[in-house]
Amino acid sequence: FEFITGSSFLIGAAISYFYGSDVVKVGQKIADITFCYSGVGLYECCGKPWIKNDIDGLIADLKQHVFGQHIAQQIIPSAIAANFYKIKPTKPLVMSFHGWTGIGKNYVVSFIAKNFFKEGEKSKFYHLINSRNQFPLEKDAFIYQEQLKTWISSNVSFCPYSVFIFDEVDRMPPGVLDGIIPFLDHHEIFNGVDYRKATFIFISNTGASLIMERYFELWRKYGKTREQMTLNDFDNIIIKGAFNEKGGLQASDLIDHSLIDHFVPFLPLERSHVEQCIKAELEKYSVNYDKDIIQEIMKVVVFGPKPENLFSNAGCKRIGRRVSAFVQQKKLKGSSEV
Ligand SMILES: Nc1ncnc2c1ncn2[C@@H]1O[C@H](COP(=O)(O)OP(=O)(O)OP(=O)(O)O)[C@@H](O)[C@H]1O
Repeated sequence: FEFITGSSFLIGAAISYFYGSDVVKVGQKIADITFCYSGVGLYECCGKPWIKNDIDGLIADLKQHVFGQHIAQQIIPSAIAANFYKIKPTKPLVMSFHGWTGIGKNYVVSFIAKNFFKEGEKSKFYHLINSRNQFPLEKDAFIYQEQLKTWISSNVSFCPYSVFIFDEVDRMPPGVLDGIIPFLDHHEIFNGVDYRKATFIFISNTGASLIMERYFELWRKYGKTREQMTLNDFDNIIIKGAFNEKGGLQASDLIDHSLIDHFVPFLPLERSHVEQCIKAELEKYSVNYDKDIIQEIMKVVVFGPKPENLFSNAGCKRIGRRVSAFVQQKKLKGSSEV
């Protein structure tokens, strides 16, 4: 691991004012450096043990907690491990997560943060950007582009292992991401900063309908089961969708220049997966449950498209709230079942 150097910290401190929440006071940074080098380990530093990249932990978490996403479970840990352990990666890791709402894209990211950083999502090297809020106006795309460049370069110079998550990229004005293309490309060092150990993840609903159409095609035409579907089955259609559908990746040079290493399809969730989500939520409350309780909660979950009604329209998104309401209701009634 490399530790923060004085010069990179100063550059970072000087220009990292763009995103208020990420501003770390200069005094704090000096303390960080002092304690990092002294090995006291009280403050988060860009090195061990703060950056842990626990790949086994990530694999175990995805297996235990994320239902119905076997493609994501296979590709994500290996992509992260490959970039992290390669002594000289040629470029930063860039992944793009695609799929319908409520099916685990952000959930998976939370496990990446948990296993990559000791501080998890609270790490100061972990940056979750909501594209809709951060880049609201199409007319300001060029300004955002410049601000994003400055901000990313200061953060990576501060910690080469920085992780950037761009949620709701489909709500970002097209062109904003083109400003960071040089950082994502094959450069050893660009303007004095080495981006090769950084990770960039773009999340969007782009391509969701195409993923579902392809799912039906693979199932009906080629007789594939869900588990037999692979990354290659979806690769081209997602790239096409991402390039053509409205949003930050639309007509983007990021795609044109093949800078996205993995387009990860998240598959729509079926009944059995929603049931697993319900069980997992009920277990959090340590309540006894049986089939009838699960079916009662399932009644409010809407499935589509017609005629098969195979997939949950909102995945597992509102299951947490539904289970909590159900448990409260049962408690109020003083039911002995719960
Ligand atoms: N595949 C899954 N396995 C287990 N739980 C899931 C899964 N998908 C979603 N959930 C549950 O639903 C919640 C919402 O999911 P998540 O935030 O990952 O949705 P998303 O795919 O990012 O959707 P959106 O595109 O709307 O942001 C999660 O916090 C988790 O509790």
